[in-house]
Amino acid sequence: MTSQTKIDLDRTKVMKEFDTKAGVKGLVDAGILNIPEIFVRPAEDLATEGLNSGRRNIDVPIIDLSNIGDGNLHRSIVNEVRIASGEWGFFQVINHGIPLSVLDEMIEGIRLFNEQDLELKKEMHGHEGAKHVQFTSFDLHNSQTADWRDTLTLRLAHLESDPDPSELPSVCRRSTIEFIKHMKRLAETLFKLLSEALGLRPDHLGSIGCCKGCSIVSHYYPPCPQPELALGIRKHSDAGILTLLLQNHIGGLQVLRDDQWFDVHPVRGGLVVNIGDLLQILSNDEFRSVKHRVTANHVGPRISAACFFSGDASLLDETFGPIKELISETNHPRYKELLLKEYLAKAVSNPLGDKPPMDYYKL
Ligand SMILES: O=C(O)CCC(=O)C(=O)O
Ligand SMILES: [Fe+2]
Repeated sequence: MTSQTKIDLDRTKVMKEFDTKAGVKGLVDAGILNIPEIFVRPAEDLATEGLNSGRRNIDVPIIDLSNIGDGNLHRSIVNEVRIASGEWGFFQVINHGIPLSVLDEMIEGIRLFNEQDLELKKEMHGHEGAKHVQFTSFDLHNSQTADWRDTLTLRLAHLESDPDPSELPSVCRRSTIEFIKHMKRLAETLFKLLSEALGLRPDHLGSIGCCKGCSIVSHYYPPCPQPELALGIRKHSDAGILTLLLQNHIGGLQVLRDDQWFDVHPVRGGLVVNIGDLLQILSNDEFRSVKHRVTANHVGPRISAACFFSGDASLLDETFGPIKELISETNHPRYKELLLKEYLAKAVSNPLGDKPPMDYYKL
């Protein structure tokens, strides 16, 4: 037996032992004091020395949307969106019009799902397949090191049909349906602002399908007994067009800027917005899709719900590339055209991988 085969076999054994379908939360409930080896990240993944060092006076921008549509104030919001999207790839929005109760109930629904009776939770557990709803300890079987979290995925985009509401876990069904409705509406507003920030007609991004389809990925990051050894979610960029993210009061989300990690401090009632790789491509690098991660934490649970916009089934055979109106003699296209179907297949086959699918299309 080669040593590589042995490592693979050992790993399979470790996975089987761990994978009781009780998730990372199951480990915490069992009272472990040392995290299993599969969660221990290589030292270079964990480096935090750069965290906000020397740059404490700058923060991920917070944009107040209350004055949208109001002349000069509107123009100043568009300008803030342009700067945040170009420099950070991340911003938070406040006064977006979504009732606090909708956000609180979404968080509470995720908590209830994860903290419900294990037997009920197990019914949702699965690693593969085209099911709309999946509950996993993320990427446990494909990647070298596992992340310290449990994830409930609602695949709502790119499928022939929407899931029947009865497929959603009953404890979070109503809150999730309500949340999705509001996220779609907010996305329409944001895509208008982002279009204007690119100097395009407000409906431009909407007209090419950016608001269509979204998948909801809910994360539950249990408290970790050795947070300095693990990550809640490894460093990655989001492959889609735009991500809207709701987070509870436990921090941990960090974004990379100039090789330093910056905390995205939770803001009560705020929502995090981040540019995905596809929007970086569409904007021909005017907007940046930025690497981010979530640290593990002694306290918890951290709960978040990410809403990924990446087009829907009707767009799978469409080509995407840098928007023609942005291309000029002095601004050449930096990406080849891509077929959405092929691009997404690359993203799905290597989620959170080191080589994002956009790299295949760089000119
Ligand atoms: O939980 C978070 O704050 C971030 C989640 C995230 O980055 C993702 O799902 O892509
Ligand atoms: Fe992400």
